[in-house]
Amino acid sequence: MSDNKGVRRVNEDLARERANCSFDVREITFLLDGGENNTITRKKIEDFTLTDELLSDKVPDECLSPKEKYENAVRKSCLFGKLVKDKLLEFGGLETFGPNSFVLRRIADAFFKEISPLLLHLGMFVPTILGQCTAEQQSEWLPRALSMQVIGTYAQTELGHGTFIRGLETTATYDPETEEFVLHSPTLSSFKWWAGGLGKTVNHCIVVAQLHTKGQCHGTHPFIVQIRDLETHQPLPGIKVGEIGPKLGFNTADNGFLGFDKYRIPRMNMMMKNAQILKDGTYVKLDRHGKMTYGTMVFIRVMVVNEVAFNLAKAATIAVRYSAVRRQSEKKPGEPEPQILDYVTQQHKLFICIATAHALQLTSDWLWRTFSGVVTDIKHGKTDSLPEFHALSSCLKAISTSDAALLIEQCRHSCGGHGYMMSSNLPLIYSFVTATRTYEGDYTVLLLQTARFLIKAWEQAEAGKPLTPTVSYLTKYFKDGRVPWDSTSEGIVNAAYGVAAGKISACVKSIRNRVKTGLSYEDAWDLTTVQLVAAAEAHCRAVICDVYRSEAVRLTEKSSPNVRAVMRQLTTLYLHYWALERIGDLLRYSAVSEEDVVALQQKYEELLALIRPDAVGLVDAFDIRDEILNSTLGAYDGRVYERLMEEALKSPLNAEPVNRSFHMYLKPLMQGKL
Ligand SMILES: CCCCCCCCCC/C=C\CCCCC/C=C/C(=O)SCCNC(=O)CCNC(=O)[C@H](O)C(C)(C)COP(=O)(O)OP(=O)(O)OC[C@H]1O[C@@H](n2cnc3c(N)ncnc32)[C@H](O)[C@@H]1OP(=O)(O)O
Ligand SMILES: Cc1cc2nc3c(=O)[nH]c(=O)nc-3n(C[C@H](O)[C@H](O)[C@H](O)COP(=O)(O)OP(=O)(O)OC[C@H]3O[C@@H](n4cnc5c(N)ncnc54)[C@H](O)[C@@H]3O)c2cc1C
Repeated sequence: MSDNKGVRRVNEDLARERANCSFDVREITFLLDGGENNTITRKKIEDFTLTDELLSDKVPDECLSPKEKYENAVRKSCLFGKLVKDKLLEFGGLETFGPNSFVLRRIADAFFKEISPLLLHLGMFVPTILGQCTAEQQSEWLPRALSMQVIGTYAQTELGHGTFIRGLETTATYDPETEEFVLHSPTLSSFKWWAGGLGKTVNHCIVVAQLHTKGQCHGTHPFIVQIRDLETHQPLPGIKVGEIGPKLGFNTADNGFLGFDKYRIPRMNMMMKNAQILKDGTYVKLDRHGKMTYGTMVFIRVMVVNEVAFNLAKAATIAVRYSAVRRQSEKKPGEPEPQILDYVTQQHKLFICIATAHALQLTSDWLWRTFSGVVTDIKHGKTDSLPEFHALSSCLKAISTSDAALLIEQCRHSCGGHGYMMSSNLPLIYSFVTATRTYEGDYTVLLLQTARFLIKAWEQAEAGKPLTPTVSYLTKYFKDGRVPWDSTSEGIVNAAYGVAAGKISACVKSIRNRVKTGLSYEDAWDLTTVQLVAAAEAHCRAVICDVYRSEAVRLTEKSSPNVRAVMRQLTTLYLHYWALERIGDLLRYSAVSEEDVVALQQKYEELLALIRPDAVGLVDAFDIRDEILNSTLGAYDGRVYERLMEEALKSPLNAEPVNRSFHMYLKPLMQGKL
């Protein structure tokens, strides 16, 4: 399915793999895209966006200096931004920030090997305007933001605080005399730090600050703040802004710092959907739930699950195609060198990546639908579903990002030395995804948010009160005792819920025992956090296993038998993989026996063998174009060695036969003249 412009010879091994694939690749592509029509739309958008003229880079990005890299990223962002502005909105208007934003995001990878300096503009500035502004404010800011007249970012984190939002120090003090807010950074640690695009690119940003009025602090609220002149781009008086320096990844995102010296903004620049300041300084709270200003973070956590699923699909595509092309060692003396994909250990490294990409993609689609329901509820003034959704999106964000980062690194390992080349694109995919584990809520911190909800749910179950859907299993597993073992897929999912319930129960006991010794609840909680994180992880794994299994069954109801078979093999592989990974938990909380464990392992190895002939077809079905994959190892035609050499020759060090350092340093050293 991938586009192979200028039809070139396809590597023979890859061609054979494709010929032997048991199913129609397009059928799985349609499933993953959510239907044939979505695939057609996506391909149309990709066809008119991904033109050579827009994408060509004479020198590989990684060979540029930091400044040149940034400038190139801005150039491409403007081309990309213009495309979005002029054409792509035709494909769905504001809906572009719903499902179609995934297509936009996918295409963006062809423009930026790293990150667009405008990512935060589309990814957080615009969504925060949509989520936090009144209708009147939206009509002022949205058209300007969508037409890129104002370019913005989201500046919440400070040098001193990221996780603990209530600890932010930037102040916004209302002055009724002038009807303005005075923004101030009272300490070094109060400087905003990290916002993408802030360093050099944006002229506006959303600033989260402690709101003070009439001598009282009302906690953190978002404000829209102009920081640079629209004509000269100079920082405005009272603003200190700059870039934070090189990072593990995200190096074209010009993450920035920002400080305010009694900087004034109009009253109406407070985003007033959830709270208002009247002209006389009276504070009016409209948010009955209390955490509605955290809405953008929840939205991004939902988006991130899809984001990492896609990035894992990219890494799996690269590693599986490469493993079909690469031949190494010998299985039996004198035999030809096998494709490395024929090593069972290689299959063990890679097939779980394909299955996890499916699991996360289907879970992300389900999460998006659940989120849409919550948003509709909120529009009708109902916030009851928010605590459960916060708990769900927090743990799914934590586990999906962590799993994806580990598995992407595994894909890199599976490509040996060549996986270490920047031109393989695996290092950049990893550096991007590993950041997702931290930003928008650190892994541990978010799992502890879920744990809070789980402990409360347990207490509700104890009290015989009804439970919300994602924790309703607690009623079933409430009583002590081991969960019966059954090695069917449904049985493994039930056992996963049983493990989660067992772990939550153990946490409740630990906390209560500690409280009985005289500790405060907070101290007892703190001492139990290692178990609480493990319990939240177990809960989340059970949810992913459940959703993946049931969604895969639902989606393939009308599929051809071969597609249904391979999809079932993948879900079963995923469930067996996690049962084996968490075998200690199963031995503790379920009735699994030693013979069952042997059977699980045997079945897992059988599944590797069954999936092997379809592995290339399965990654082809992700249908990720070469321009988006950006990889010497993973291109559709499998011309791995040719591409590695072509890219090597582009290195600036190869532009001249002898580098001047020879005459300056090496020769004097060789001649004892240094
Ligand atoms: C170019 C192409 C464009 C294509 C289009 C766009 C595509 C977009 C794709 C996007 C993908 C990637 C891009 C992303 C780039 C992002 C870069 C990064 C940005 C950032 O990182 S922004 C900063 C994010 N910061 C955080 O996430 C901080 C984490 N901390 C917190 O969330 C909170 O402080 C906390 C939850 C840890 C604690 O909060 P606190 O106020 O102290 O509360 P508690 O006392 O702990 O709890 C009180 C009760 O409130 C409940 N609660 C907390 N949060 C929420 C919430 N969000 N919703 C509902 N309820 C919440 C909590 O559970 C407690 O309840 P309880 O008392 O237990 O009942
Ligand atoms: C690439 C990147 C881009 C970013 N972009 C933006 C942006 O555009 N805008 C923005 O506002 N921010 C941005 N951030 C900041 C990001 O949101 C924060 O870094 C993140 O929320 C984590 O907060 P922190 O850095 O304060 O970590 P800390 O909270 O200091 O975490 C350090 C360690 O302490 C632990 N810890 C902290 N609190 C607790 C607790 N209560 N219980 C147990 N353990 C705890 C954590 O688990 C972690 O191990 C970005 C970050 C990165 C890496």
